[in-house]
Amino acid sequence: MLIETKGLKKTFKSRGKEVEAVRGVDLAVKEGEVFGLLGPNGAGKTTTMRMLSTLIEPTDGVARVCGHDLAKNQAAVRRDIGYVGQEGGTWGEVTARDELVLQGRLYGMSKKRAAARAVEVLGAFQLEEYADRNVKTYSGGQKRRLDIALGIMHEPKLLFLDEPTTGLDPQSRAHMWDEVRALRERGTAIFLTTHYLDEADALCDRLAIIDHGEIVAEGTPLDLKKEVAGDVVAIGVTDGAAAAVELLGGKDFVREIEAGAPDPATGVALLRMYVDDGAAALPELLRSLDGKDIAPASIELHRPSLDDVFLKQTGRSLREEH
Ligand SMILES: Nc1ncnc2c1ncn2[C@@H]1O[C@H](COP(=O)(O)OP(=O)(O)OP(=O)(O)O)[C@@H](O)[C@H]1O
Repeated sequence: MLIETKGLKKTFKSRGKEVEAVRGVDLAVKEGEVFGLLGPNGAGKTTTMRMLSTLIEPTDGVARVCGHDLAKNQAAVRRDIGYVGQEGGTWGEVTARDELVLQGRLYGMSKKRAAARAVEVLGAFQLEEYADRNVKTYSGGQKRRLDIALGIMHEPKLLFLDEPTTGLDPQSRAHMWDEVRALRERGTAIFLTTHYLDEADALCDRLAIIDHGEIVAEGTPLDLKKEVAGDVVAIGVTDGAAAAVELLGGKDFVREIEAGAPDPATGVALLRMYVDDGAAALPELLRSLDGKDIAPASIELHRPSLDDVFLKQTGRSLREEH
């Protein structure tokens, strides 16, 4: 295992109040995998990552990172990991090549080795063209690529990426996903945080969903979605939500049904249900509603997504929060 944590906790004291940012997290990340921590703003993703990368000390709990005890051997952990924060570095009057060489030198490389390694990573991140240009002239996507290039300059076994694509345009975002996949191909394990459902789904071999400082689900994206099982049907109604829940919940092919609160703007309440076979269930659900004069305002049928997993575990939608 590259990362193993048991009961990892962080409580911040701010203005006399205690904030339990991370409340006892158990995680296991294997060699060579892309592991994601998915959760809404303020869930505790960054705090978890900062503890694992030695930037802040846990309040409680134990962890091993790249085989080293996090509390006892921080220097060894730092040597084996790369860390790319949300904001990236400072961007002054310096070229990408110089930044990279400096980073290499900080990790103890000779001048020659650092220069050679800089050429490698500039190539890997398609930055050769801009290598000798001032980084303050870079686009957002180019800067983000340089951030990551800096993070892997010393060939870490494990790279921490905090929200790697937040603020990027769709094209740069797609490039970043390719970059992450390419790093994994070369054997670097990646621990990333994201609040994007599609990113977690597309990039991660395994992921943990975190909410209010606690892990609420963990597994491969496929396994997590299988837990929700069946298809998801969401029918919006303006009147008769309670009667509809009783009526539809009584069907033997409806596994679970719940009614959301009515939308204040439209008055539409969403009835969400999990059914074995959505295409077969939908006509019968609509016939039953019609029989009671309940007219749907909207109808949606889909395969379970990571958002359904989050919704099932927390009662809230991750999508609604952004
Ligand atoms: N230094 C600090 N002092 C006090 N509270 C903090 C501190 N750092 C984080 N917190 C609080 O801890 C909680 C978790 O924050 P954290 O940054 O880990 O969340 P996150 O999941 O990374 O969210 P985001 O996606 O917004 O970065 C939040 O309530 C935050 O306000």
